[in-house]
Amino acid sequence: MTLIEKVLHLAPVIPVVVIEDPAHAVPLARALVAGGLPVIEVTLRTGAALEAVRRIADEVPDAVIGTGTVRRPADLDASAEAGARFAVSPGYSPDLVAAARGHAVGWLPGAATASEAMTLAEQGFAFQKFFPAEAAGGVALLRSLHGPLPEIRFCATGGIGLHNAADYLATPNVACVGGSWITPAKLLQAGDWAAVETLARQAAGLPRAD
Ligand SMILES: O=C(O)C(=O)C[C@H](O)[C@H](O)COP(=O)(O)O
Repeated sequence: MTLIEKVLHLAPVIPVVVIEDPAHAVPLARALVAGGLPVIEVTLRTGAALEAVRRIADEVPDAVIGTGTVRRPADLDASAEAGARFAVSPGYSPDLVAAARGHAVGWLPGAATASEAMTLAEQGFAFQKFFPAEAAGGVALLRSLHGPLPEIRFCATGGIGLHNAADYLATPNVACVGGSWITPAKLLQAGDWAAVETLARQAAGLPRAD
């Protein structure tokens, strides 16, 4: 089993987190782990992101920490240097595919069409992020892909929340889902880690097929 395969099966939901203040990183990660969501994706969309990853890697050993919004090979290197175990991209590029092969961090590339999924699988990446899930066609598209491409497994992300996560998780080619609903900016700003833990526990209790 590859690292990415293991990561995608640890929990039904991967929280996608935007951290503006590095001081939020450790209490946030502890709340997610306590709520049953050990896999955490910190998007590289803020200046605080890499420092947040570093702190979680150092101080929350039960968290499996990764980066998101990985767009360039340099993002993979920076992720590894900060202590991330995995890195997630909204799509892929030839440069990223080349850099990810044999890299210290496991890479989860993004696909939204049959051609993208096939291209990535051909390059050895059978585990993919299906993004943007709802906008690209949602559960119906995933079910359609499962017929011709049964070996490809997805982490569906984009527009997913408690209202539709169970439908995705019941889809045979979905290993897990990702989303930002567990860590709303409001709760982070308020330092309401108990509320984050409650949302995490709700998400961790979702049943899944795969
Ligand atoms: O940052 C990345 O790497 C992305 O590809 C996008 C994120 O996964 C989505 O923005 C999360 O989607 P929502 O749960 O709808 O907020």
